[in-house]
Amino acid sequence: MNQVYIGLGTNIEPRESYLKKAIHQLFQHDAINITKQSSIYETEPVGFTEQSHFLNMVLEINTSLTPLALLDVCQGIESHLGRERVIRFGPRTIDLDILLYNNENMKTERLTIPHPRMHERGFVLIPLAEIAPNAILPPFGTTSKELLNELPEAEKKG
Ligand SMILES: Nc1nc2nc(S)n(CCO)c2c(=O)[nH]1
Repeated sequence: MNQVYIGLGTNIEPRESYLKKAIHQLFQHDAINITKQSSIYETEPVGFTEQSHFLNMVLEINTSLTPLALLDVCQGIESHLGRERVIRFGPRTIDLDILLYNNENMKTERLTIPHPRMHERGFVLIPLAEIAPNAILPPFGTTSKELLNELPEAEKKG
């Protein structure tokens, strides 16, 4: 089995409902076992700031799926819940980002693990440090808790 952390985000109403539906679809998958859920955090948009606030959280799962097979499942859930990629970094009904997959590094056209921007995102590190404070981010060799402590205060708002 593989231990994986998935970041969830949504900023189109009904936000909580989209999170619950995404979690339920992961829960129903035979090859996925959800082992931890973070709290849900209301966060200010980062990057493209002219959009609504997000709800963000992180899940810990165990899965027999390969990284790309898990990506297919995540993208299938996004499509099922109406994710439209109109504006890059724009509003979305639901986002499922694979953050960490064991302690592996991977870079393909479709998928980079660890997620390339997770180390600079309070909206990822805060929920991740809540459920896995000692999770190591391979390229840095440091824990989620350490990286969160190193974030600028402005990024720590989530
Ligand atoms: N707070 C916050 N800002 C964001 N900007 C982008 S893009 N996203 C989508 C990340 O995949 C987010 C997000 O999930 N939360």
